[in-house]
Amino acid sequence: MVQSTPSPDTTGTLARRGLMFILSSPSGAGKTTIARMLLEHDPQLRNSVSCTTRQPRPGEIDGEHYHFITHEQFDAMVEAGEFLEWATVFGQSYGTPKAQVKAGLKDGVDYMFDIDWQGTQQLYQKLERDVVRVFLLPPSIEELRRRLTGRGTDSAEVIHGRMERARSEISHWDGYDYVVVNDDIASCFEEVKKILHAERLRRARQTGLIGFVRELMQPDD
Ligand SMILES: Nc1ncnc2c1ncn2[C@@H]1O[C@H](COP(=O)(O)OP(=O)(O)OP(=O)(O)O)[C@@H](O)[C@H]1O
Ligand SMILES: Nc1nc2c(ncn2[C@@H]2O[C@H](COP(=O)(O)O)[C@@H](O)[C@H]2O)c(=O)[nH]1
Repeated sequence: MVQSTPSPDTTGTLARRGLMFILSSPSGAGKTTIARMLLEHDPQLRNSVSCTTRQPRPGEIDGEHYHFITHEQFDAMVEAGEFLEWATVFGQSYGTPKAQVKAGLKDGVDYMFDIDWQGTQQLYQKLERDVVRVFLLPPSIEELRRRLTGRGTDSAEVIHGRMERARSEISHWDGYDYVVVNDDIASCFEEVKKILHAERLRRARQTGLIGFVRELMQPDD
């Protein structure tokens, strides 16, 4: 009998369940920059667009960078259980809508989350096996201040608040699987890409290979 050669789905798109790739850092360390680079580079990765009650920054587009909603709308969504996680950060509400992500994961879509440590803990408690937690550190506190100031999007008061909070955010670094120092942006991007690549190859995620592996293990006739 001629046996067909088993062939795995090497694209990895439908061969496994999607993963939830979380990037956190103190404000200004560069997670949004790295997240945007990854999304541009990797068509398999989709952005999880959060809802927030904060005002848009110049250049931010509703529905693309955030869903900008009112406090009343946010509270109604909390009440209706429409968030996978939500938290108050810098006096504003932020949350991850459930609907898009849950359906996508089943179809093998990988999602990028730019969220804080509180949201990370909530996602980990709910969906531990799908979550990959990456924490970015700034090369120094002075550089963090320079980046927040240089971004030119926040008032001196807001920057002061974010710097005040940076140390307590950094103290949550031990709740993450990977830690990368974002000194040189290109090197940081490379490191984060490698983490994503390796996580996609985790055996536990490769459910689509089960049939292929069984065939490989068949005894010779
Ligand atoms: N490695 C780097 N070297 C120099 N500048 C950087 C680097 N990474 C990011 N930046 C710059 O630092 C500023 C802050 O970056 P970004 O907005 O990505 O931070 P963030 O962690 O997402 O902050 P937030 O939590 O407030 O949204 C931006 O102006 C960005 O261009
Ligand atoms: N728990 C969540 N945190 C979120 C979410 N979306 C963003 N964030 C975090 O908020 C701060 C501030 O963000 P900014 O865009 O106003 O500078 C930052 O740490 C983000 O990671 C979310 O849906 N849930």
